[in-house]
Amino acid sequence: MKKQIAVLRGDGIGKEVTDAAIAVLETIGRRFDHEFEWKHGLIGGGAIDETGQPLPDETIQLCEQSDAILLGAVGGPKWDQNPSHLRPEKGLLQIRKHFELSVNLRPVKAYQSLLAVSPLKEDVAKDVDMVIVRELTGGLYFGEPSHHDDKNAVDTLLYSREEIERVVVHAFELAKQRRGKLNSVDKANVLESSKLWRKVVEDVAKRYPEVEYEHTIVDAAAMKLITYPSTFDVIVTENMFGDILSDEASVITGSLGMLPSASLRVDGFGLYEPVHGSAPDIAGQNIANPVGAILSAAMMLRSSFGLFEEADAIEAAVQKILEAGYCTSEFKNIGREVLSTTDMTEKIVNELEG
Ligand SMILES: NC(=O)c1ccc[n+]([C@@H]2O[C@H](COP(=O)([O-])OP(=O)(O)OC[C@H]3O[C@@H](n4cnc5c(N)ncnc54)[C@H](O)[C@@H]3O)[C@@H](O)[C@H]2O)c1
Ligand SMILES: CC(C)[C@H](C(=O)O)[C@@H](O)C(=O)O
Ligand SMILES: [Mg+2]
Repeated sequence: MKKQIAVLRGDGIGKEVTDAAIAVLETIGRRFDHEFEWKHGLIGGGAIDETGQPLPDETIQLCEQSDAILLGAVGGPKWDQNPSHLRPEKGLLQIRKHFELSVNLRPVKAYQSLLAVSPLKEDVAKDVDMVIVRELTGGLYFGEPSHHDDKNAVDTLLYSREEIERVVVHAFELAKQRRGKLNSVDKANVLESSKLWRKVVEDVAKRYPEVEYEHTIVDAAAMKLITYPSTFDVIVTENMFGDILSDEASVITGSLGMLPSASLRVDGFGLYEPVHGSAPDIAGQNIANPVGAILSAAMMLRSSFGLFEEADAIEAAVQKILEAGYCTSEFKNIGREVLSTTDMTEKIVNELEG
């Protein structure tokens, strides 16, 4: 199989972890006889510096000509004071909207060998295996009006039935293939948009009698997520709640650096990126955890290209290396062997090569 992949490394550790994901995909290409052609483009702070735009037109064109998009992360203190249309994060929102990447899958899985660093008790964290399905192109992030002056500020939380239904159907389908449990998270006790959200979930649920579903209010969901996380299978929620809950859930695994994500259009075209940001505090030191980015590459193989065996091979290699006691620096207090980003990547690559 031959595929063209748009590579948007972005800023900070985005560059380092994307290189790790490419190294792993190159290995998969050799082992399974696939050819990946990499087309690099600019996004985020680096793009602002070079072109004056967080998402240049050339990057959009490059992505349109590609079979999938691999992204690192954007942002950093250098651009923090920029006006909102010149923030690196704007580029990320624009690419999500442009390609209609409305369904964001964020799997959260606890690895036995890293549980000692989870702030949760080992028996609470140990069986965690859930997917947070986050709506990605609506809600507060995109609603108009949206502006502020020195006295007033406004953001708009807007959802249409179609936008909600698209992501909710995806979540029910996923729950059906998994353990048949779905939690829809909203704030229907206060927000009008959540009232519509709940109605749509009720309507869609009628088509999935095999899925056991429940509504959870977001504040209680935040508590339950770390009190008994292993009871969750699939969580579906709107854009902002999903952003917050996924960073919270990462804590169960021991590090934000562990979580991958897939942002999908309904036809399967996708952008793949780790959940974390550009981590300016550790950027340029070759110490970032590449696992979230590497597992995002596995999600790309599975979701966009139907390469199941190849995706399984990456996930198995990551598991094996973690179980063998290797980790990156954020796990340094658990007596495991701490590796740099590139050495951790090399271990995973060697494991894949067999
Ligand atoms: N998808 C994205 O591009 C994305 C996501 C989140 C934040 N951001 C942006 O990134 C910048 C920094 O944001 P932040 O510091 O709030 O969030 P962050 O996710 O970059 O970092 C939060 C904390 O987690 C640690 N961390 C993150 N990824 C790690 C990894 N792979 N290995 C080890 N440790 C890791 C960081 O060192 C930091 O202490 C901001 O500009 C923000 O807007 C971008
Ligand atoms: C950088 C920011 C715009 C982004 C978001 O809020 O969606 C990030 O936090 C994420 O989770 O991908
Ligand atoms: Mg986030």
